[in-house]
Amino acid sequence: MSALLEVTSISVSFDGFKAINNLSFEIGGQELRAIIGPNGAGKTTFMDIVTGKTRPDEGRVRFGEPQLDLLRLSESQIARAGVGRKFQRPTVFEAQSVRDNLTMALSNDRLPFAVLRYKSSTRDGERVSELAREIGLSEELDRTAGELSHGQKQWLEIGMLLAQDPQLLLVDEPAAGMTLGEREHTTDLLRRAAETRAVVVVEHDMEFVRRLDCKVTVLHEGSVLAEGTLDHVTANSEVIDVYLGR
Ligand SMILES: Nc1ncnc2c1ncn2[C@@H]1O[C@H](COP(=O)(O)OP(=O)(O)OP(=O)(O)O)[C@@H](O)[C@H]1O
Repeated sequence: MSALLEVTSISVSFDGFKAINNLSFEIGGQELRAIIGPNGAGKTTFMDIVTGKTRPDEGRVRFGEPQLDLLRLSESQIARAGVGRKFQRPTVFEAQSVRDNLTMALSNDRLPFAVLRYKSSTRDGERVSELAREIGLSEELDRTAGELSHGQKQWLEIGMLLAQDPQLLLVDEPAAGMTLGEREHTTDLLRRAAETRAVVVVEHDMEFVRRLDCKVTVLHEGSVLAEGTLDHVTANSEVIDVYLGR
């Protein structure tokens, strides 16, 4: 089976410094993958390239079936093609209810004005209830998003991304600032989301990565240093040297 995302030999330099160095990476259609690596390893830059925020100097980024050349698409075209990205800090509409946030996210166009003009239907109502169940916020639908805990806001934002039904979801440090219980819930949520799509999680918290129980890619100096189960990569002496042993 061909990969959903195929990144081949990409490099990018900032002022002569190679943040991504001949990086190749593949992810399958229904796969959960964790990306770990020390500060400055290139994790954010990798996500910036996949989402079209940063253009590589060299290499190819192919996505979907039939394959799209993501390097020819703008950020919004890439989002519409099925790549969702969750940034570290939640960006929900704080003054709106959880229900309204999810309903607005069902609009295909997330540009602010399109979102405000969006009119919901009964089918949307069912989908919103389903999404709320998926993210564990069924009881909170009528609360304003601003009242939610940090963890609940993160789940709401994941729900808003799932509303768009992306084929690939990129998630940046979801566990940061969460309680243990919230982390466990987040692990379940991401694992479930990856049953029907690809989910790539960038995370520093090793306990969280362990709970994800998925293939791990270790980045270092803009390239893949090791790949495999968490036990496999954490037993690798190079990984210990550059990352875990510090
Ligand atoms: N726009 C930019 N201009 C200049 N340098 C940049 C830019 N973006 C990233 N870099 C540099 O590229 C390197 C890789 O950065 P990146 O943010 O991708 O690493 P990271 O693995 O996400 O790190 P962290 O775990 O700290 O978030 C770093 O040395 C960073 O300073």
